[in-house]
Amino acid sequence: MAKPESRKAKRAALQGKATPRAAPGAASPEQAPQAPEGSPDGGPAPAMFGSQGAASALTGDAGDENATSPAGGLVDKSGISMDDFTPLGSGACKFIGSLHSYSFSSKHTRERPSVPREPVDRKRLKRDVEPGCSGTGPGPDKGSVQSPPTSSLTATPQKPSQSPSAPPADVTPQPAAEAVQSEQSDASPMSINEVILSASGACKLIDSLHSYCFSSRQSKSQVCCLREQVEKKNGELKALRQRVSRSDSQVRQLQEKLAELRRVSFPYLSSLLTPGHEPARMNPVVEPLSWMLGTWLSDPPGAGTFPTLQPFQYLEEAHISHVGQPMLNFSFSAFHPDTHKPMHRECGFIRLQPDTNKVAFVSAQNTGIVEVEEGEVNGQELCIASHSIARISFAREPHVEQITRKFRLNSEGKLEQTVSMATTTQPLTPHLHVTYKKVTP
Ligand code: HEM
Repeated sequence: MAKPESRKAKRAALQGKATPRAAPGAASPEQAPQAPEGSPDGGPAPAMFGSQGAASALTGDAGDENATSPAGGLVDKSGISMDDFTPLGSGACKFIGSLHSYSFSSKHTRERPSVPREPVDRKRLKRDVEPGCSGTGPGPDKGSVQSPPTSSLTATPQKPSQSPSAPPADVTPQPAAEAVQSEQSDASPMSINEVILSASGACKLIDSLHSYCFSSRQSKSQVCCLREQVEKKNGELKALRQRVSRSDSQVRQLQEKLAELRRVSFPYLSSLLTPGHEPARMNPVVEPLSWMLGTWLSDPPGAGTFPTLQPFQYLEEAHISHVGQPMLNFSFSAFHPDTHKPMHRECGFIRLQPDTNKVAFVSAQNTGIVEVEEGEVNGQELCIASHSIARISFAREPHVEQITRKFRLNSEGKLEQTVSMATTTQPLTPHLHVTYKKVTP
Protein backbone atom coordinates (compact mmCIF):
# COMPACT_ATOMS: atom_id res chain seq x y z
CA MET A 1 0.00 0.00 0.00
CA ALA A 2 1.21 3.52 -0.73
CA LYS A 3 2.09 5.80 2.02
CA PRO A 4 -0.87 7.93 3.03
CA GLU A 5 1.00 11.22 2.75
CA SER A 6 2.33 10.44 -0.69
CA ARG A 7 -1.07 9.43 -1.91
CA LYS A 8 -2.61 12.54 -0.50
CA ALA A 9 -0.14 14.78 -2.26
CA LYS A 10 -0.70 13.05 -5.56
CA ARG A 11 -4.42 13.27 -5.17
CA ALA A 12 -4.12 16.92 -4.54
CA ALA A 13 -2.12 17.25 -7.72
CA LEU A 14 -4.74 15.26 -9.57
CA GLN A 15 -7.57 17.40 -8.32
CA GLY A 16 -5.74 20.56 -9.17
CA LYS A 17 -5.33 19.48 -12.80
CA ALA A 18 -8.44 17.51 -13.40
CA THR A 19 -11.14 19.62 -11.87
CA PRO A 20 -11.17 22.49 -14.39
CA ARG A 21 -11.15 20.02 -17.26
CA ALA A 22 -14.29 18.24 -16.31
CA ALA A 23 -16.14 17.59 -19.51
CA PRO A 24 -19.57 19.15 -19.35
CA GLY A 25 -22.20 16.53 -19.68
CA ALA A 26 -19.71 13.75 -19.24
CA ALA A 27 -21.25 13.11 -15.90
CA SER A 28 -24.51 14.21 -14.46
CA PRO A 29 -24.91 14.98 -10.80
CA GLU A 30 -26.49 11.59 -10.33
CA GLN A 31 -23.57 9.87 -11.95
CA ALA A 32 -20.96 11.91 -10.24
CA PRO A 33 -21.99 12.40 -6.68
CA GLN A 34 -20.12 15.33 -5.40
CA ALA A 35 -17.52 14.54 -2.92
CA PRO A 36 -18.66 15.68 0.44
CA GLU A 37 -16.64 18.05 2.43
CA GLY A 38 -15.53 15.17 4.46
CA SER A 39 -13.94 13.58 1.45
CA PRO A 40 -10.64 12.01 2.25
CA ASP A 41 -9.13 13.98 -0.59
CA GLY A 42 -10.07 17.18 1.02
CA GLY A 43 -11.83 18.42 -2.11
CA PRO A 44 -14.22 17.40 -4.84
CA ALA A 45 -13.48 14.34 -6.89
CA PRO A 46 -12.68 14.87 -10.59
CA ALA A 47 -16.06 15.30 -12.12
CA MET A 48 -15.05 13.90 -15.49
CA PHE A 49 -14.69 10.44 -14.08
CA GLY A 50 -18.25 10.55 -12.92
CA SER A 51 -17.72 8.82 -9.59
CA GLN A 52 -15.26 8.25 -6.91
CA GLY A 53 -15.01 4.75 -8.15
CA ALA A 54 -13.41 6.01 -11.35
CA ALA A 55 -11.05 8.21 -9.41
CA SER A 56 -10.09 5.28 -7.29
CA ALA A 57 -9.26 3.41 -10.43
CA LEU A 58 -6.54 5.96 -11.02
CA THR A 59 -5.36 5.91 -7.49
CA GLY A 60 -5.64 2.17 -7.44
CA ASP A 61 -6.78 -0.14 -4.74
CA ALA A 62 -3.99 -2.55 -5.25
CA GLY A 63 -1.27 -0.06 -4.66
CA ASP A 64 0.17 3.16 -5.84
CA GLU A 65 0.26 2.61 -9.55
CA ASN A 66 0.61 6.26 -10.43
CA ALA A 67 3.75 8.24 -10.90
CA THR A 68 4.53 11.80 -11.57
CA SER A 69 5.27 12.57 -15.19
CA PRO A 70 8.35 14.53 -16.16
CA ALA A 71 6.09 17.47 -16.80
CA GLY A 72 4.73 17.17 -13.33
CA GLY A 73 1.43 15.59 -14.35
CA LEU A 74 0.05 12.52 -12.79
CA VAL A 75 0.82 9.49 -14.92
CA ASP A 76 -0.77 6.14 -14.61
CA LYS A 77 1.48 3.12 -15.01
CA SER A 78 -0.55 2.24 -18.05
CA GLY A 79 0.89 5.34 -19.70
CA ILE A 80 -2.10 7.58 -19.21
CA SER A 81 -1.55 11.05 -17.94
CA MET A 82 -4.07 13.68 -17.20
CA ASP A 83 -2.81 15.64 -20.15
CA ASP A 84 -4.16 12.95 -22.38
CA PHE A 85 -7.63 13.92 -21.26
CA THR A 86 -7.20 17.50 -22.23
CA PRO A 87 -9.00 18.13 -25.53
CA LEU A 88 -7.99 21.74 -25.81
CA GLY A 89 -4.32 21.10 -25.30
CA SER A 90 -3.75 18.05 -27.42
CA GLY A 91 -6.60 17.87 -29.89
CA ALA A 92 -9.87 16.00 -30.08
CA CYS A 93 -8.42 12.90 -31.65
CA LYS A 94 -5.76 12.52 -28.97
CA PHE A 95 -8.40 13.07 -26.39
CA ILE A 96 -10.61 10.38 -27.82
CA GLY A 97 -7.67 8.03 -28.22
CA SER A 98 -6.72 8.58 -24.60
CA LEU A 99 -10.20 7.72 -23.54
CA HIS A 100 -9.98 4.49 -25.44
CA SER A 101 -6.54 3.79 -23.91
CA TYR A 102 -7.79 4.56 -20.51
CA SER A 103 -10.72 2.26 -20.93
CA PHE A 104 -8.50 -0.53 -22.12
CA SER A 105 -5.72 -0.08 -19.61
CA SER A 106 -8.08 0.33 -16.75
CA LYS A 107 -9.76 -2.89 -17.62
CA HIS A 108 -6.39 -4.50 -18.12
CA THR A 109 -5.14 -3.27 -14.80
CA ARG A 110 -8.09 -4.64 -13.02
CA GLU A 111 -7.67 -8.00 -14.71
CA ARG A 112 -3.90 -8.28 -14.21
CA PRO A 113 -3.18 -11.44 -12.38
CA SER A 114 0.02 -10.00 -10.88
CA VAL A 115 -1.97 -7.56 -8.88
CA PRO A 116 -3.48 -9.24 -5.87
CA ARG A 117 -7.17 -8.81 -5.97
CA GLU A 118 -9.11 -8.25 -2.88
CA PRO A 119 -11.62 -10.76 -1.90
CA VAL A 120 -14.97 -10.22 -3.48
CA ASP A 121 -16.58 -9.58 -0.21
CA ARG A 122 -14.12 -6.87 0.65
CA LYS A 123 -14.58 -5.14 -2.67
CA ARG A 124 -18.30 -5.32 -2.32
CA LEU A 125 -18.05 -3.89 1.12
CA LYS A 126 -15.84 -1.08 -0.10
CA ARG A 127 -18.08 -0.26 -3.01
CA ASP A 128 -21.10 -0.09 -0.85
CA VAL A 129 -19.39 2.34 1.40
CA GLU A 130 -17.93 4.66 -1.25
CA PRO A 131 -21.09 6.54 -2.13
CA GLY A 132 -21.40 7.50 1.45
CA CYS A 133 -18.33 9.64 1.88
CA SER A 134 -15.16 7.73 2.16
CA GLY A 135 -13.23 5.69 -0.35
CA THR A 136 -10.23 5.06 1.81
CA GLY A 137 -11.39 2.21 3.84
CA PRO A 138 -14.07 -0.32 4.25
CA GLY A 139 -17.23 0.91 5.77
CA PRO A 140 -18.38 -0.46 9.04
CA ASP A 141 -21.74 -1.52 7.72
CA LYS A 142 -21.33 -5.26 7.72
CA GLY A 143 -24.86 -5.63 6.50
CA SER A 144 -23.99 -4.13 3.17
CA VAL A 145 -21.47 -6.90 2.61
CA GLN A 146 -24.38 -9.24 2.31
CA SER A 147 -26.12 -7.08 -0.23
CA PRO A 148 -26.42 -8.59 -3.68
CA PRO A 149 -24.08 -7.47 -6.42
CA THR A 150 -26.90 -5.61 -8.08
CA SER A 151 -26.51 -2.65 -5.87
CA SER A 152 -27.07 0.93 -6.96
CA LEU A 153 -23.56 1.00 -8.39
CA THR A 154 -23.83 -2.19 -10.33
CA ALA A 155 -22.84 -1.60 -13.91
CA THR A 156 -25.90 -0.83 -15.96
CA PRO A 157 -26.21 1.10 -19.17
CA GLN A 158 -26.59 4.77 -18.58
CA LYS A 159 -30.02 6.16 -19.15
CA PRO A 160 -30.19 8.88 -21.77
CA SER A 161 -31.78 11.19 -19.26
CA GLN A 162 -28.76 10.84 -17.02
CA SER A 163 -26.44 12.11 -19.67
CA PRO A 164 -28.04 14.27 -22.31
CA SER A 165 -24.88 14.44 -24.35
CA ALA A 166 -24.24 10.72 -24.35
CA PRO A 167 -25.09 8.78 -27.52
CA PRO A 168 -27.82 6.17 -27.55
CA ALA A 169 -27.11 2.94 -25.73
CA ASP A 170 -27.03 0.96 -28.96
CA VAL A 171 -23.81 2.67 -29.99
CA THR A 172 -21.96 1.38 -26.96
CA PRO A 173 -18.86 -0.46 -28.12
CA GLN A 174 -19.32 -4.14 -27.60
CA PRO A 175 -16.01 -4.69 -25.80
CA ALA A 176 -16.83 -1.91 -23.41
CA ALA A 177 -20.23 -3.32 -22.71
CA GLU A 178 -18.75 -6.72 -22.12
CA ALA A 179 -16.16 -5.24 -19.80
CA VAL A 180 -18.87 -3.62 -17.83
CA GLN A 181 -20.87 -6.79 -17.67
CA SER A 182 -17.90 -8.92 -16.67
CA GLU A 183 -16.72 -6.46 -14.08
CA GLN A 184 -19.85 -6.25 -12.05
CA SER A 185 -17.80 -6.70 -8.95
CA ASP A 186 -15.46 -3.86 -9.92
CA ALA A 187 -15.74 -0.52 -8.22
CA SER A 188 -15.94 1.74 -11.27
CA PRO A 189 -17.73 0.22 -14.28
CA MET A 190 -20.34 2.95 -14.58
CA SER A 191 -17.84 5.74 -14.93
CA ILE A 192 -15.84 3.87 -17.49
CA ASN A 193 -18.93 3.04 -19.41
CA GLU A 194 -19.97 6.61 -19.39
CA VAL A 195 -16.62 7.78 -20.62
CA ILE A 196 -16.57 5.16 -23.32
CA LEU A 197 -20.05 6.07 -24.38
CA SER A 198 -19.09 9.70 -24.63
CA ALA A 199 -15.89 8.81 -26.41
CA SER A 200 -17.69 6.57 -28.81
CA GLY A 201 -20.15 9.32 -29.68
CA ALA A 202 -17.33 11.81 -30.11
CA CYS A 203 -15.38 9.39 -32.29
CA LYS A 204 -18.39 8.87 -34.50
CA LEU A 205 -18.83 12.59 -34.78
CA ILE A 206 -15.16 13.12 -35.62
CA ASP A 207 -15.27 10.28 -38.11
CA SER A 208 -18.24 11.87 -39.81
CA LEU A 209 -16.39 15.19 -39.88
CA HIS A 210 -13.35 13.50 -41.44
CA SER A 211 -15.63 11.88 -43.98
CA TYR A 212 -17.25 15.22 -44.74
CA CYS A 213 -13.84 16.86 -45.13
CA PHE A 214 -12.69 14.11 -47.46
CA SER A 215 -15.82 14.21 -49.63
CA SER A 216 -15.64 18.00 -49.69
CA ARG A 217 -12.06 17.81 -50.95
CA GLN A 218 -13.13 15.32 -53.60
CA SER A 219 -15.97 17.58 -54.72
CA LYS A 220 -13.60 20.55 -54.91
CA SER A 221 -11.22 18.50 -57.01
CA GLN A 222 -14.03 17.50 -59.37
CA VAL A 223 -15.18 21.11 -59.65
CA CYS A 224 -11.63 22.17 -60.51
CA CYS A 225 -11.40 19.43 -63.12
CA LEU A 226 -14.72 20.42 -64.70
CA ARG A 227 -13.70 24.06 -64.65
CA GLU A 228 -10.52 23.22 -66.55
CA GLN A 229 -12.52 21.28 -69.13
CA VAL A 230 -14.96 24.16 -69.56
CA GLU A 231 -12.07 26.60 -70.02
CA LYS A 232 -10.49 24.29 -72.59
CA LYS A 233 -13.78 23.97 -74.50
CA ASN A 234 -14.23 27.73 -74.37
CA GLY A 235 -10.80 28.10 -75.92
CA GLU A 236 -11.70 25.68 -78.70
CA LEU A 237 -14.99 27.48 -79.28
CA LYS A 238 -13.19 30.79 -79.52
CA ALA A 239 -10.78 29.35 -82.11
CA LEU A 240 -13.68 27.95 -84.12
CA ARG A 241 -15.47 31.28 -84.04
CA GLN A 242 -12.34 32.98 -85.33
CA ARG A 243 -12.12 30.47 -88.16
CA VAL A 244 -15.79 30.96 -89.05
CA SER A 245 -15.28 34.69 -88.98
CA ARG A 246 -12.29 34.35 -91.31
CA SER A 247 -14.33 32.13 -93.65
CA ASP A 248 -17.16 34.65 -93.71
CA SER A 249 -14.69 37.34 -94.52
CA GLN A 250 -13.23 35.27 -97.37
CA VAL A 251 -16.71 34.61 -98.77
CA ARG A 252 -17.46 38.33 -98.71
CA GLN A 253 -14.20 39.08 -100.48
CA LEU A 254 -14.94 36.48 -103.16
CA GLN A 255 -18.43 37.86 -103.71
CA GLU A 256 -17.05 41.33 -104.09
CA LYS A 257 -14.41 40.06 -106.51
CA LEU A 258 -17.04 38.25 -108.59
CA ALA A 259 -19.21 41.34 -108.74
CA GLU A 260 -16.20 43.35 -109.84
CA LEU A 261 -15.38 40.82 -112.58
CA ARG A 262 -18.93 41.01 -113.86
CA ARG A 263 -18.76 44.77 -113.96
CA VAL A 264 -15.48 44.58 -115.87
CA SER A 265 -16.82 42.00 -118.33
CA PHE A 266 -19.97 43.92 -119.05
CA PRO A 267 -19.22 47.46 -118.03
CA TYR A 268 -22.31 48.88 -119.57
CA LEU A 269 -24.28 45.99 -120.93
CA SER A 270 -25.78 44.91 -117.60
CA SER A 271 -27.19 48.32 -116.89
CA LEU A 272 -28.44 48.62 -120.46
CA LEU A 273 -30.11 45.22 -120.54
CA THR A 274 -31.75 45.35 -117.16
CA PRO A 275 -32.51 48.99 -116.41
CA GLY A 276 -35.31 48.08 -114.12
CA HIS A 277 -33.41 45.09 -112.78
CA GLU A 278 -36.05 42.83 -114.36
CA PRO A 279 -35.06 39.99 -116.68
CA ALA A 280 -36.15 40.26 -120.30
CA ARG A 281 -39.24 38.27 -121.21
CA MET A 282 -38.48 35.36 -123.48
CA ASN A 283 -39.54 35.79 -127.07
CA PRO A 284 -42.19 33.15 -127.80
CA VAL A 285 -40.43 32.21 -131.01
CA VAL A 286 -37.57 30.59 -129.17
CA GLU A 287 -39.71 29.01 -126.50
CA PRO A 288 -39.20 25.47 -128.02
CA LEU A 289 -35.50 25.93 -127.20
CA SER A 290 -36.07 27.19 -123.69
CA TRP A 291 -34.77 23.91 -122.21
CA MET A 292 -31.31 24.95 -123.45
CA LEU A 293 -31.24 28.17 -121.47
CA GLY A 294 -28.83 28.55 -118.61
CA THR A 295 -25.22 28.29 -117.68
CA TRP A 296 -23.88 24.79 -117.80
CA LEU A 297 -20.65 23.24 -116.65
CA SER A 298 -19.18 20.00 -117.93
CA ASP A 299 -19.87 17.22 -115.46
CA PRO A 300 -18.02 14.97 -115.87
CA PRO A 301 -15.29 16.46 -118.06
CA GLY A 302 -15.85 16.28 -121.77
CA ALA A 303 -14.22 13.50 -123.77
CA GLY A 304 -12.45 14.12 -127.10
CA THR A 305 -11.73 11.51 -129.69
CA PHE A 306 -10.77 11.29 -133.32
CA PRO A 307 -8.94 8.67 -135.35
CA THR A 308 -5.91 10.91 -135.73
CA LEU A 309 -5.88 12.08 -132.09
CA GLN A 310 -5.08 10.69 -128.69
CA PRO A 311 -8.22 10.70 -126.54
CA PHE A 312 -8.38 13.76 -124.36
CA GLN A 313 -10.52 15.41 -121.75
CA TYR A 314 -11.61 18.97 -121.31
CA LEU A 315 -13.71 21.22 -119.16
CA GLU A 316 -16.32 23.40 -120.76
CA GLU A 317 -18.77 26.05 -119.80
CA ALA A 318 -21.84 26.49 -121.95
CA HIS A 319 -23.73 29.72 -121.50
CA ILE A 320 -27.04 29.93 -123.36
CA SER A 321 -29.21 32.95 -122.87
CA HIS A 322 -31.61 35.38 -124.48
CA VAL A 323 -32.33 39.08 -124.24
CA GLY A 324 -35.94 38.98 -125.38
CA GLN A 325 -35.11 38.68 -129.03
CA PRO A 326 -36.32 35.76 -131.23
CA MET A 327 -33.02 33.94 -130.86
CA LEU A 328 -30.72 32.43 -128.27
CA ASN A 329 -27.16 33.60 -127.62
CA PHE A 330 -24.57 31.02 -126.83
CA SER A 331 -20.90 30.70 -125.96
CA PHE A 332 -18.91 27.51 -125.40
CA SER A 333 -15.54 27.87 -123.64
CA ALA A 334 -13.27 24.85 -123.24
CA PHE A 335 -10.32 24.57 -120.83
CA HIS A 336 -7.59 22.09 -120.14
CA PRO A 337 -8.77 19.84 -117.34
CA ASP A 338 -5.53 20.10 -115.38
CA THR A 339 -4.03 23.47 -116.20
CA HIS A 340 -7.35 25.19 -116.89
CA LYS A 341 -5.63 26.72 -119.88
CA PRO A 342 -8.15 28.02 -122.40
CA MET A 343 -8.60 25.75 -125.42
CA HIS A 344 -11.45 25.77 -127.90
CA ARG A 345 -13.97 28.53 -127.82
CA GLU A 346 -16.96 29.45 -129.98
CA CYS A 347 -19.96 31.68 -129.78
CA GLY A 348 -23.00 32.45 -131.90
CA PHE A 349 -26.72 32.36 -132.11
CA ILE A 350 -29.52 29.88 -132.44
CA ARG A 351 -32.58 30.92 -134.38
CA LEU A 352 -35.90 29.28 -135.06
CA GLN A 353 -37.96 29.79 -138.16
CA PRO A 354 -41.22 31.09 -136.78
CA ASP A 355 -44.05 28.61 -136.50
CA THR A 356 -41.75 25.72 -137.40
CA ASN A 357 -39.26 23.51 -135.61
CA LYS A 358 -36.54 24.45 -138.08
CA VAL A 359 -33.42 25.66 -136.38
CA ALA A 360 -30.41 27.62 -137.67
CA PHE A 361 -27.19 27.43 -135.68
CA VAL A 362 -24.56 30.08 -136.46
CA SER A 363 -21.12 29.76 -134.84
CA ALA A 364 -17.74 31.48 -134.98
CA GLN A 365 -14.80 29.48 -133.54
CA ASN A 366 -11.43 30.63 -132.34
CA THR A 367 -9.79 28.21 -134.73
CA GLY A 368 -10.75 30.49 -137.61
CA ILE A 369 -13.88 28.60 -138.67
CA VAL A 370 -17.30 30.06 -139.17
CA GLU A 371 -20.13 27.72 -139.80
CA VAL A 372 -23.86 27.44 -140.21
CA GLU A 373 -25.69 24.32 -139.12
CA GLU A 374 -29.34 23.67 -139.57
CA GLY A 375 -31.71 21.09 -138.27
CA GLU A 376 -34.80 20.48 -136.16
CA VAL A 377 -35.81 20.68 -132.57
CA ASN A 378 -38.02 17.89 -131.34
CA GLY A 379 -39.00 18.09 -127.78
CA GLN A 380 -35.85 18.47 -125.78
CA GLU A 381 -33.51 17.36 -128.47
CA LEU A 382 -31.87 19.40 -131.18
CA CYS A 383 -30.15 17.74 -134.15
CA ILE A 384 -28.25 19.93 -136.61
CA ALA A 385 -25.74 19.44 -139.39
CA SER A 386 -23.37 21.78 -141.18
CA HIS A 387 -24.88 23.79 -143.98
CA SER A 388 -21.82 25.87 -144.79
CA ILE A 389 -18.29 26.05 -143.39
CA ALA A 390 -15.76 28.82 -144.02
CA ARG A 391 -12.31 29.43 -142.60
CA ILE A 392 -9.53 31.86 -142.58
CA SER A 393 -6.94 31.60 -145.31
CA PHE A 394 -4.24 30.35 -143.06
CA ALA A 395 -6.32 27.73 -141.12
CA ARG A 396 -4.40 24.60 -140.19
CA GLU A 397 -4.96 21.40 -141.97
CA PRO A 398 -6.61 19.01 -142.08
CA HIS A 399 -9.65 21.16 -142.74
CA VAL A 400 -13.00 20.20 -141.40
CA GLU A 401 -15.49 19.52 -144.16
CA GLN A 402 -18.59 18.37 -142.30
CA ILE A 403 -19.97 18.84 -138.79
CA THR A 404 -22.97 17.33 -137.06
CA ARG A 405 -24.23 18.10 -133.55
CA LYS A 406 -26.87 16.85 -131.22
CA PHE A 407 -28.07 18.59 -128.05
CA ARG A 408 -30.50 17.02 -125.64
CA LEU A 409 -31.73 17.37 -122.14
CA ASN A 410 -31.40 13.97 -120.51
CA SER A 411 -33.60 12.35 -117.90
CA GLU A 412 -31.34 13.67 -115.17
CA GLY A 413 -31.89 17.26 -116.30
CA LYS A 414 -28.39 17.47 -117.75
CA LEU A 415 -27.54 18.94 -121.11
CA GLU A 416 -25.59 16.75 -123.50
CA GLN A 417 -23.70 17.71 -126.64
CA THR A 418 -22.28 15.30 -129.19
CA VAL A 419 -20.12 16.52 -132.08
CA SER A 420 -18.95 14.53 -135.06
CA MET A 421 -16.88 15.81 -137.95
CA ALA A 422 -15.34 14.85 -141.24
CA THR A 423 -12.00 16.22 -142.35
CA THR A 424 -10.06 16.08 -145.51
CA THR A 425 -8.48 12.91 -144.22
CA GLN A 426 -11.22 11.29 -142.10
CA PRO A 427 -14.85 10.43 -142.69
CA LEU A 428 -17.64 11.60 -140.37
CA THR A 429 -16.45 10.44 -136.95
CA PRO A 430 -17.32 11.35 -133.38
CA HIS A 431 -15.04 14.08 -132.02
CA LEU A 432 -16.65 15.31 -128.80
CA HIS A 433 -19.05 14.18 -126.15
CA VAL A 434 -19.84 16.21 -123.07
CA THR A 435 -22.53 16.34 -120.41
CA TYR A 436 -23.25 19.58 -118.58
CA LYS A 437 -24.94 20.27 -115.35
CA LYS A 438 -26.87 23.45 -114.91
CA VAL A 439 -25.28 25.94 -112.56
CA THR A 440 -27.59 28.94 -113.02
CA PRO A 441 -31.16 29.43 -114.16
C1 HEM B 1 -17.33 22.00 -133.66
C2 HEM B 1 -16.24 22.28 -133.07
C3 HEM B 1 -14.90 21.70 -133.45
C4 HEM B 1 -14.37 21.45 -134.65
C5 HEM B 1 -15.03 21.67 -136.01
C6 HEM B 1 -13.06 20.90 -134.44
C7 HEM B 1 -12.22 20.51 -135.44
C8 HEM B 1 -10.97 19.96 -135.27
C9 HEM B 1 -10.10 19.50 -136.30
C10 HEM B 1 -10.39 19.55 -137.78
C11 HEM B 1 -9.02 19.02 -135.77
C12 HEM B 1 -7.80 18.40 -136.48
C13 HEM B 1 -7.91 16.90 -136.48
C14 HEM B 1 -6.71 16.18 -137.06
O1 HEM B 1 -5.58 16.65 -136.86
O2 HEM B 1 -6.91 15.13 -137.68
C15 HEM B 1 -9.19 19.17 -134.34
C16 HEM B 1 -8.26 18.76 -133.40
C17 HEM B 1 -8.40 18.95 -132.10
N1 HEM B 1 -9.50 19.43 -131.48
FE1 HEM B 1 -11.17 20.06 -132.27
N2 HEM B 1 -12.81 20.84 -133.13
C18 HEM B 1 -13.93 21.32 -132.49
C19 HEM B 1 -14.13 21.42 -131.16
C20 HEM B 1 -13.15 21.11 -130.25
C21 HEM B 1 -13.33 21.28 -128.87
C22 HEM B 1 -14.59 21.83 -128.15
C23 HEM B 1 -12.21 20.87 -128.29
C24 HEM B 1 -11.99 20.88 -126.83
C25 HEM B 1 -10.93 21.22 -126.19
C26 HEM B 1 -11.35 20.40 -129.31
C27 HEM B 1 -10.08 19.88 -129.12
C28 HEM B 1 -9.23 19.45 -130.15
C29 HEM B 1 -7.90 18.94 -129.94
C30 HEM B 1 -7.23 18.82 -128.58
C31 HEM B 1 -7.38 18.62 -131.13
C32 HEM B 1 -6.00 18.05 -131.42
C33 HEM B 1 -4.91 19.10 -131.32
C34 HEM B 1 -5.11 20.14 -132.26
O3 HEM B 1 -5.09 19.80 -133.45
O4 HEM B 1 -5.15 21.30 -131.86
N3 HEM B 1 -11.94 20.58 -130.49
N4 HEM B 1 -10.38 19.72 -134.10
